[in-house]
Amino acid sequence: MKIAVYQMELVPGSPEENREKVSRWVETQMQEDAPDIIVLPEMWTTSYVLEQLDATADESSEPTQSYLSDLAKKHQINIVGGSIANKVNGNIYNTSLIFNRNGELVYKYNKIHLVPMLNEPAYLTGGEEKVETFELDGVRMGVIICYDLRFPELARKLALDGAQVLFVVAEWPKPRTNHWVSLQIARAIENQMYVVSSNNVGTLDGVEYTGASLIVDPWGEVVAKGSENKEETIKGSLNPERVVEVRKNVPVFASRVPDLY
Ligand SMILES: O=C(O)CCC(=O)C(=O)O
Repeated sequence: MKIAVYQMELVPGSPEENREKVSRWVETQMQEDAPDIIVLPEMWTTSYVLEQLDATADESSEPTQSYLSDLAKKHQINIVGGSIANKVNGNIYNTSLIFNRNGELVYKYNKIHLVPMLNEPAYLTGGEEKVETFELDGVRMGVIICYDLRFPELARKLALDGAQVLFVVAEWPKPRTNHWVSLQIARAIENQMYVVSSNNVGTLDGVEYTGASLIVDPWGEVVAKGSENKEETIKGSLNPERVVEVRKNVPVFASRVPDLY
């Protein structure tokens, strides 16, 4: 299962330009070594221009939901569609959309944990639904968004529900790069699953975003890592049998005693 992660430099406040960028990037990927799954970063249509979100957010995920669905169908690829600002009944959610090769929306997730350091609760509404897994090409997976990475309970719940791959879509700032990298490796090791992340690059309102998008295997080895300052594509492949092998060698899930904690 081949993965291509778009470590994207976003055009702030311009969904149309960002959708065009993604279309061009996907065309290039298909001409090279066509991936099975592509991954986009958090809030990739608008970036973090929170004061403008009322004007730039999608309404009930449109038009980006239709755009990504058409893109998946056209290229017959699975899409982990990062996340978008998504207005529903006047509330703006940070919503991740996942599509299979037929362009069907297989999962929609609203970011649960809003970031106090970025004053997100003043502009966004946190998700109210439980996280769930989804399936792409017969493999069970999960997705979380940025700050969610700091809450190990989410990844553990998804692993217990059968996820073998965890996607983390993010706009993670540079000053906390060591947390970004270490937490992903920890999630991979403790849950014995692949962790695949897409983070953006570039600077907005004085905040530099760190890139360093990762593919970490279930043993905690970093198999691919983006640079910390430029737009690029991170590629790797996932082998679900590796998850089974690691879980057999170190049987963490069989050793749990959840009644005691
Ligand atoms: O947790 C962090 O340090 C960064 C979180 C963040 O930037 C986000 O969730 O958008």
